[in-house]
Amino acid sequence: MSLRYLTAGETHGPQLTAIIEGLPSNLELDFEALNFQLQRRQKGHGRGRRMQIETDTAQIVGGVRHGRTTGAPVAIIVENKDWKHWTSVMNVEPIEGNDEAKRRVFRPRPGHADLNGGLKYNLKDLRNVLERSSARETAARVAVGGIARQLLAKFGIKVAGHVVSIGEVVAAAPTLPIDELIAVTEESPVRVVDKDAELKMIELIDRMKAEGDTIGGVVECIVTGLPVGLGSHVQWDRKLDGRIAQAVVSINAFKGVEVGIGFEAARIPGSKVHDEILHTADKGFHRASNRAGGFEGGMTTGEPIVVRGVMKPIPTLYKPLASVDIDTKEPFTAQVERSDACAVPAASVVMEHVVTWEVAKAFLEKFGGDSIEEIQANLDHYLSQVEAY
Ligand SMILES: Cc1cc2nc3c(=O)[nH]c(=O)nc-3n(C[C@H](O)[C@H](O)[C@H](O)COP(=O)(O)O)c2cc1C
Ligand SMILES: C=C(O[C@@H]1CC(C(=O)O)=C[C@@H](OP(=O)(O)O)[C@H]1O)C(=O)O
Repeated sequence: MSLRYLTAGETHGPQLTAIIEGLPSNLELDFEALNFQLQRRQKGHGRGRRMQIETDTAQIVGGVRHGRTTGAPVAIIVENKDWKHWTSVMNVEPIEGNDEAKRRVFRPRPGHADLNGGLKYNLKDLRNVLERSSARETAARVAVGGIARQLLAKFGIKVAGHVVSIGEVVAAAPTLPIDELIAVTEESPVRVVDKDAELKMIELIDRMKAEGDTIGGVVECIVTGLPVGLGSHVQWDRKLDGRIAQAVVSINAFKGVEVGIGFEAARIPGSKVHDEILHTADKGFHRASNRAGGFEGGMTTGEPIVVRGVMKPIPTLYKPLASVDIDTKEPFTAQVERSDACAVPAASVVMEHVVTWEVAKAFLEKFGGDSIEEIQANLDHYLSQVEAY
């Protein structure tokens, strides 16, 4: 059985829930490290007041005993501390005329899921769409990806993320080794290494917020320590770069993805795009460059995975755009909900975790075993086969 998960829960409901199936046994979990990842997702300049209410913590309520996985499904919950303020709103009956009491949403926000969700599910209170389409759900995805991260770390695979740009402000590309990149971006409120860009990004986010506007950006995720050959060229849905692209664009507000040099590859000749192949006794087969971002033929090359995701600006605007009242069909400005002005730094943490998940899934497909020990033996065998090739 391949690795899979589902999440459930509303942004202002009692909790988020995730169930992971297919994890091997004997994976020792570091709960502190898992919660650290959840807390990273809450940070970043531009977040709204909700993040001051929440202190995201993963409670593992199944599949783990004495700190180790047993091979059974792992169940995780993340409480919504804000729930206590919303209990009545979430429980009020939809009686006509009590819109105020139940904070009914009926003037859909352009850019959010409100209108499509209302039409599709025939819901006249768009809060029923908002509650689930909210990126609060990404806390559950970070919890799930956080466990995948610990699995990969056992085999020397590391994941980092950083912000490439916010609006027109582009940070200088980091040149640090992965451990330093992880450490340095942690200290930055916008998750960049470049201090000049950091200041400009903060200024831009503050200006957008003051103007009742929002701003998006580009984030990059890097994965190192990979063996060659995760994913496969033989079938469309086994191509790991394709799966990662789907995972990235599934993050709320993500509208594009690039692998390696990405769109730049359309502008320059092949001789400047492809990574020349080298072989030395100590490194075996490797590449002179990594413009492919770690993929050829849907398989890892053994070079780091480098993927970028594009996040559009947050849809909820404090100076709202034009919309239509779904009851009267009269023009009205969109409803305003408490909101972030920019969530690009936080979203970079989400991207790290959805990418981590896809890599872990491909890793287990290749080295699949029911326990960590069995996976290690499979990996060792494969690595010696590659070395002897
Ligand atoms: C970490 C994060 C925080 C977000 N915060 C908000 C927010 O405060 N307000 C908002 O309107 N959208 C926010 N979004 C974006 C919406 O969730 C997203 O635009 C919406 O679900 C519609 O989906 P789509 O943009 O992918 O089409 C956030 C997204 C992420 C990743
Ligand atoms: C709750 C989170 O993000 C939320 C994502 C979100 C949206 O519309 O996507 C809207 C806001 O919700 P609220 O109105 O409750 O403040 C964000 O705070 C989170 O990231 O944990």
